[in-house]
Amino acid sequence: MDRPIFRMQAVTKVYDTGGTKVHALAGVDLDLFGGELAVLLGPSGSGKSTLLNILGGLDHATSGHVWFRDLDLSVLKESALTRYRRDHVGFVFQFYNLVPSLSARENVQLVTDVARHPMPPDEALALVGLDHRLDHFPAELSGGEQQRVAIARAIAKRPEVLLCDEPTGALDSKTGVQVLEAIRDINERFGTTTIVITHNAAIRKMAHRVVRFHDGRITGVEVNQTRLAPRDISW
Ligand SMILES: Nc1ncnc2c1ncn2[C@@H]1O[C@H](COP(=O)(O)OP(=O)(O)OP(=O)(O)O)[C@@H](O)[C@H]1O
Repeated sequence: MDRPIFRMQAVTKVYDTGGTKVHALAGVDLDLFGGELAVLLGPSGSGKSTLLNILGGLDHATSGHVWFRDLDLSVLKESALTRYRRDHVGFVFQFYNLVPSLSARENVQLVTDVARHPMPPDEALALVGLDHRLDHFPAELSGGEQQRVAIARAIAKRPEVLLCDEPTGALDSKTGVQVLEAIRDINERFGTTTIVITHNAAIRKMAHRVVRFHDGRITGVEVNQTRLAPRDISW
């Protein structure tokens, strides 16, 4: 771990839904460090996805500042934010968002065709243990395999940051563990700063640090003195 790659200062997010204001983030200060694997843990509606979307440049904070290194994301225009996302961030979501008519390799190729310094799609798929599934279509893959294709797609552009929103939310424990193993392997192999959102408390054990959320606020940050390998975690 080294200096902060992200700094959040007094970040708020207010959604205004026809007169009712929802304070999704109610003043968040958080540093995230280069190379760390952080788990954001909290109940449904506590603001985890909102925070991840702001870090990933998918959304703007209502107030406060968010820096990625020296870049203040909170003041970037849409086109600069799109460049930031394209060049630096890989996303993995709960539902894999693969294109059904494309093979695993072609799904990854969608990203490598437009990235600046991508790895070959076959290499990205090998990293997540899918070198034997290159020509399979999503419907021919299990949920866990589809999620690993989504991880391969996210890392094929060699992002500095990997943001995962409930990556095991749709998976059973055994398959979820394989997905977490792939995520941990990427973090260790490439030093990719990795943030994993979950409401599953068991997953916190694989993190360097655990950030707890409640009602749009951080209620605690813990450092894990001993981390567990995902294969030693079950739920
Ligand atoms: N686009 C939106 N419009 C209005 N309210 C929203 C919007 N997105 C999120 N919210 C609200 O903001 C709050 C925080 O939501 P968020 O999705 O960040 O929580 P979460 O901790 O990620 O929850 P979950 O684990 O269920 O995904 C919730 O009350 C949610 O209903």
